[in-house]
Amino acid sequence: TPVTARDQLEYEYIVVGSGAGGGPLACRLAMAGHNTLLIEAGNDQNGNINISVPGYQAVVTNDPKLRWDMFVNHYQDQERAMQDPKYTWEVAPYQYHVGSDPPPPAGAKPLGILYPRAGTLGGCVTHNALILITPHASDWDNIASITGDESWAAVNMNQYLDKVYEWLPVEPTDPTILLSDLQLTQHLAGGAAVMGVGPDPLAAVTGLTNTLLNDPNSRLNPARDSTEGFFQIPLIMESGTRTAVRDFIADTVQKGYPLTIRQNCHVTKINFDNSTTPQATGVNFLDGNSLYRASPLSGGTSTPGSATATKEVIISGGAFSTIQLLKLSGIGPASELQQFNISVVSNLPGVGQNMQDRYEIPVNVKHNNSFPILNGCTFDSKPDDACLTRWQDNPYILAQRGAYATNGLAATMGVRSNYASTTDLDLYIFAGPVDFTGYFPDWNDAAVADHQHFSWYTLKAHTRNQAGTVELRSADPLDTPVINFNYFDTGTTAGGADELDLLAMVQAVNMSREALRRYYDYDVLGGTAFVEVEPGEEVQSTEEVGEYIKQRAWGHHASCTAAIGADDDPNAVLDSQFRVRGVQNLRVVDASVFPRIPGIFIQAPIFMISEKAADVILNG
Ligand SMILES: Cc1cc2nc3c(=O)[nH]c(=O)nc-3n(C[C@H](O)[C@H](O)[C@H](O)COP(=O)(O)OP(=O)(O)OC[C@H]3O[C@@H](n4cnc5c(N)ncnc54)[C@H](O)[C@@H]3O)c2cc1C
Repeated sequence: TPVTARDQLEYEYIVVGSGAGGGPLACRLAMAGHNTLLIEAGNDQNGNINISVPGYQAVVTNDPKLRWDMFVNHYQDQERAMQDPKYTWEVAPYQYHVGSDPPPPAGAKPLGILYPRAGTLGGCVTHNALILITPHASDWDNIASITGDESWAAVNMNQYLDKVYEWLPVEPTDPTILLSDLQLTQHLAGGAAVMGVGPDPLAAVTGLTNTLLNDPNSRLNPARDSTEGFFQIPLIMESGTRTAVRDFIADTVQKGYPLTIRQNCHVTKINFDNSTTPQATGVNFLDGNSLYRASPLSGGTSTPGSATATKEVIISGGAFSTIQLLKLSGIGPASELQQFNISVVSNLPGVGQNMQDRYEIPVNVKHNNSFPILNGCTFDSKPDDACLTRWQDNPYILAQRGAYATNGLAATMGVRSNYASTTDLDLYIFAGPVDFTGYFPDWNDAAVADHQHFSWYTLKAHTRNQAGTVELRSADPLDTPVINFNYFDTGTTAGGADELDLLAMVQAVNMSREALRRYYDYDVLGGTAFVEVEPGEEVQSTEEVGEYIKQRAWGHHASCTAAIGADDDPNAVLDSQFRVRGVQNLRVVDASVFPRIPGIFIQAPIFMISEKAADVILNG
């Protein structure tokens, strides 16, 4: 376990936030011999079974010891927002009411849509769905072309993926675990059939075994970014146990590198020497457990303190918290800062603008019978959880660890929609035996309340909406910010952007339904019949499906709120070396830095920019 040092308050580098962006960077700085302080608002959950078991990927997002409940608006018009059955009200502190049927009790406070985040060592990587999909070359080439900095070209960025793989184990779910369940196999065969690789019904299990070894991250295929197919889902785990940024940090400390972890420490302000160009000199913080009000454990006492950095301060609090901290420290749109009596250090109108996310939507069905793969799984680590016992009793043989040695998502269609703006794939359509309709309080329990549901759910990549914002709610650093995504027609609409994204999603829903139809081509496997629950058979026309998507879509890859941009772009927050414009010795390294949301899943690109930032800081 990383040690907690409380006595030494001067370091060369201070990194705020230990997630996908901050964690690897802090390790690299320390491994290069620099005295580095990594400050984390949450704490290390080493030993908490929820962070280790891939099958608990939903359970862990609800664990009060690490969860931050952020609530966001998909639409600012609250009446429209409340049409989403996931809309949530607060009835008492951290007690929620979900949906308007039945209506919320009188006096309940409207909150919006839950956006799970983690305040813990390793950040959201410690509680996420473990999926690692590497970005597209166009993501990097675009940054090179915007900034003129060729070090961002995809050919150069490849080396940072190599660096990530030095510490990050990645493996797919063992196909034998999935294919032991013939009802699940039957669904996977249906999905494979849609992608033109459906197995022979009489040899479906062997046919699918090969298909499920198809790696979407393969670096052997030069046309990988545009190659459609039916793929396995690579997960950040080793022999069926989640292994990620937290472990890299712990290893770095254990090996004796000069990395100090200050956990249970919430940074409240970046300090500057203003004698010439403002220069970041360190941070103020509050020591205390779960101080941020997004944590259901908040409300405890705190002790103020500060630390200085002789070289640099690096902010890696994530797409929401980094913005809050920059603004509280005087970096952001002057007009907004003045409203809260915050002295302006650098007037940067782009801070908290340009927010982007994916759109996601399911087609859910309910079967007559349960999925055998989930027999005995209670998803609560109670003593009667037979699936946990199996996972614990077989630490070394992946195939024998059973349902919990997977995140529950079995395979994906990789598709380039008819509405894609480039040749890259822009749809992943996943499958799993869960009832997943997006995030709301206790969504983890609802997802597995019975074992009869199955979802094909879509993730739309390369979305065009850039209209999201993160704004201060107050000048209190422990308050959460106001987060508006401005979905679809309330966001970026130029050139029909919203319609194109929506039509791609409608195509995905149609493909999901096609996969469900093709399930019955494989009746020989004996899976039971099902009925569609969401969107429901009555929702058929493009308009009806589009309405369903606009009402219920969600995302979980918030990004791009402190974007890298060209020197002459007034909305650029960072230069191409992650430096905050208008000040010195301050960088941002996390999901905020991208000008456009990268790839299909976001953690791989964040790991890569973390490695790049380390290289830039250490080697210029
Ligand atoms: C439920 C869920 C599932 C996901 N699944 C996947 C997936 O399968 N694949 C994928 O690619 N992506 C996934 N993601 C997204 C991915 O995990 C995040 O986008 C990524 O971790 C963001 O990295 P980050 O460094 O920007 O921020 P984070 O990982 O959120 O790290 C920020 C850290 O900073 C700390 N912090 C913030 N403010 C302060 C402060 N003021 N003082 C001190 N510390 C502070 C926080 O406690 C946190 O630990 C998922 C996200 C969620 C919520």
